[in-house]
Amino acid sequence: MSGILLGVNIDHIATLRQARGTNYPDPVHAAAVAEHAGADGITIHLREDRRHIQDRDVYLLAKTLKTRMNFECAVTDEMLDIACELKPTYVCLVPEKRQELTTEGGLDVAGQKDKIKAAVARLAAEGIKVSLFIDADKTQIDATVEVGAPYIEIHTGCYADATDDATQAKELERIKTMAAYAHGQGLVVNAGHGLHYHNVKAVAAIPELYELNIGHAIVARAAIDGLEKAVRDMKTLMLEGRRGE
Ligand SMILES: CC(=O)[C@@H](O)[C@H](O)COP(=O)(O)O
Ligand SMILES: NCC(=O)COP(=O)(O)O
Repeated sequence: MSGILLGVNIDHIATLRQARGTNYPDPVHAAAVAEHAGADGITIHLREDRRHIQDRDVYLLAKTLKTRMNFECAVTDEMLDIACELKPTYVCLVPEKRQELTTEGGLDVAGQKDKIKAAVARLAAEGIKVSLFIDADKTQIDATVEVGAPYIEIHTGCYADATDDATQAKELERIKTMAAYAHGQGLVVNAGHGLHYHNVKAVAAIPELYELNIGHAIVARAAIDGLEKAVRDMKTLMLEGRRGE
């Protein structure tokens, strides 16, 4: 059984910085610590409202990362221009609503195929691997295949936010079923959103998953235990989950 990779999302290092308008903590420094601790990649979400990650962070990280960048952004001309200038290894297209606290749902690929297809083609022409952040939904998976994106990231928020065991079990089963279906369609399947130290193992155990992108829980744990330990502990749990331990 193959291993599972960890993409560390450092958005909320930047949230802490933006809270006071200081120049610390620096996401560039945090990324280096996370990579040293075993992160397989670094994920950043440059939101249109710049509530956390700033353009400066993105351009510096593009020069300093030792692993690879997964650049999350909305499907807008501004963001696609930045992505095509930076040429990160991955771009993950995500939905954005100004008023949302965090990403609330997956990208509606099926409802805007022509727009997404054009964005995928533009990014792919720059040699960028394109991922679509979607719900665990067959219609969205089929639309992803149609528009030519080679990767998906399954939105695990419904699983992570479940308030009772039965709902959590139902959502996990849905992720398992859709991960297997998407893999069968030839897609590389990642997952993320809301994963933490007490819910990650069951998701990491899903054999078709290639990478988990995890941020908020790691940064929260880092406030108590330090970032290096927070990353190492998350990676350990993921590998235990993948081994069925
Ligand atoms: C798409 C996703 O679930 C996250 O990667 C995203 O970055 C969440 O948005 P915030 O980081 O602003 O909470
Ligand atoms: N795409 C999910 C991600 O990068 C991290 O989401 P979260 O762990 O901060 O909820």
